[in-house]
Amino acid sequence: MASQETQVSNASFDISKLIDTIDFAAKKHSFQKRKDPQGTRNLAYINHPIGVAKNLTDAGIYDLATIQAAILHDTVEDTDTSFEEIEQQFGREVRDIVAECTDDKTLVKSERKRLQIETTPHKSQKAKEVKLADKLYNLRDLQRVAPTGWSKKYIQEYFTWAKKVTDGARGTNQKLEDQLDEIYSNGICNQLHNTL
Ligand SMILES: Nc1nc2c(ncn2[C@@H]2O[C@H](COP(=O)(O)OP(=O)(O)O)[C@@H](OP(=O)(O)OP(=O)(O)O)[C@H]2O)c(=O)[nH]1
Repeated sequence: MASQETQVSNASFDISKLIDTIDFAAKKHSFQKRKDPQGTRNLAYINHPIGVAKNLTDAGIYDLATIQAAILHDTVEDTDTSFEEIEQQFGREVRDIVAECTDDKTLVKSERKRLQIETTPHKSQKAKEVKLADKLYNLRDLQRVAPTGWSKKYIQEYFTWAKKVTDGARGTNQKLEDQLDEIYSNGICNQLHNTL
């Protein structure tokens, strides 16, 4: 059994890594806003990755690399961050999970969407957890308010597509899947107010 001193030093190491990760992502996303009309009630974009990480811990997932990957999951897709930079700062495992959760923005949207459905079943357990937590956050955000310019038809399509993606990660985490199922079973009727 680890001594109390070792446990304290492991905890300090983990907390320090976590804070470094949040600090890194917050700086990278500092010029970005969400797509909703208020730019997420004037919160910074970093509230999205932090919210995804919170969905994981709320579901009982505390693995440090998974939490770090959740916090970093949009940095390469949406900012000037490279995979090399992530590996250098946070190690190979975190880089690999982030890579599994990153769309290739050089592809057209329809192809990116198709690939998410096709590739999700083949992702690692940790990447699937991040994907589920990310979609849960985005669907809950849609329940709150529609992003600027999203029509009812687009919201409906987003729900249908998100379900196909998360269906590919079934058997990953029951708590996350139950929360997603609750959203899917309620349908989109509650999400259609304030839309075009
Ligand atoms: N619901 C919601 N989503 C927002 C908001 N602001 C930004 N987004 C992002 O928009 C994405 C969906 O927008 P789309 O127009 O369908 O796709 P695109 O951004 O990839 O072009 C979501 O990512 P995703 O496609 O689900 O997944 P991923 O790209 O993060 O994997 C989500 O991260 C917001 O205010 N509300």
